[in-house]
Amino acid sequence: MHKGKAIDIMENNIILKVDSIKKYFPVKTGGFGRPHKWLKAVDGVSFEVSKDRVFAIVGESGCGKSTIARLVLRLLPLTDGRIYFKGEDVSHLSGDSLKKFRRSVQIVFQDPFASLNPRMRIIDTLSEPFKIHKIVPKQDIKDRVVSLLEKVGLNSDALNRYPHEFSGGQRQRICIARALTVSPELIVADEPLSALDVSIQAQILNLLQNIKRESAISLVFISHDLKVVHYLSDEVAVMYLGKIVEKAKTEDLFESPRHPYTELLLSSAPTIGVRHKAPSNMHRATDFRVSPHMDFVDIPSPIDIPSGCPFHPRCAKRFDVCDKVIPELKDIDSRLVACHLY
Ligand SMILES: Nc1ncnc2c1ncn2[C@@H]1O[C@H](COP(=O)(O)OP(=O)(O)OP(=O)(O)O)[C@@H](O)[C@H]1O
Repeated sequence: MHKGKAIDIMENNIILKVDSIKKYFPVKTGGFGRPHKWLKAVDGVSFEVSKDRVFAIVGESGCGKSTIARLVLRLLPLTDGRIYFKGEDVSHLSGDSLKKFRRSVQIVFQDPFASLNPRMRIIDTLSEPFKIHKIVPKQDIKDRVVSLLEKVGLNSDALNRYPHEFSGGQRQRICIARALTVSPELIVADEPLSALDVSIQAQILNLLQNIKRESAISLVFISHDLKVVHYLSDEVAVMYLGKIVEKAKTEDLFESPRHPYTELLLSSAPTIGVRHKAPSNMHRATDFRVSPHMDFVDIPSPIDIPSGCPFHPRCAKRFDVCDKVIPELKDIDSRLVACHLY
């Protein structure tokens, strides 16, 4: 670990710093002796998450959002780059240090059913982290589990039941309770609403908001639902084909998007709701999702990324340089934008 760097990070109240991370997956291209191609799922992404803040990552399907979540959690090895948590380089932790890191950073996945063991009662699922990390005396575990259930809007009736006995929203509450068992400082929520009925999404969103407020937890919130991002986050990174193309404070991004891709995303979500108030029309949330297939041009493959600016084949504002030179992420009006227009 670079000591000087660690001190900088702590002084700025930054809990997570992701520095130029890359994840390339090998793709078999044919018979013996043929070279591999690489699928560049994440290609040089950097961002910082401040303490007690919500950092959102938004973009169309396949742009690399979930891969970033898995890299941050150290569930996947990095191809390149560094990840710092509270100033410590956690990119290559193993053994006890990795175990300690995994107590501080938790993940909530998209599909609450797939992430709960169907054969374990809720009390066993929620007791397990206490036992693994030995954070609570054995005799106190049940009380702690009940208080966690209450925190997420359930109660002791849930203790002896199995995941299939709950609705999707209740299961996601249980997953959130499980993430909270170890009192994490950071939660990575990877599309936590998208498997839920739209009528339930606002409830889970409010729950996340309350937990964040009460427990001073930082959140990396991954979503393709712009309305939710607008409501919940403090800062947003817009991703396209493995790269951040714009990063800004949420209000700035929604008020005056700079990158043509951000404009396109926002124009496909024309009536963004008012902030600081739970969206009352969450049942219409699907109206605001980024369509995985915007209808004019297909998203290029991350195996064959277009030359120059990866967005140029879809960009209404492209000009001669755009298919030749990769734009760098530059500081424009207190936000970062990767576009030759600036
Ligand atoms: N283990 C893997 N092996 C090979 N390719 C992968 C692997 N995991 C992800 N990918 C590819 O990496 C790219 C980014 O995937 P990722 O799941 O991170 O995108 P995403 O933005 O989260 O999309 P979605 O919202 O659909 O989950 C995709 O092209 C995906 O097919």
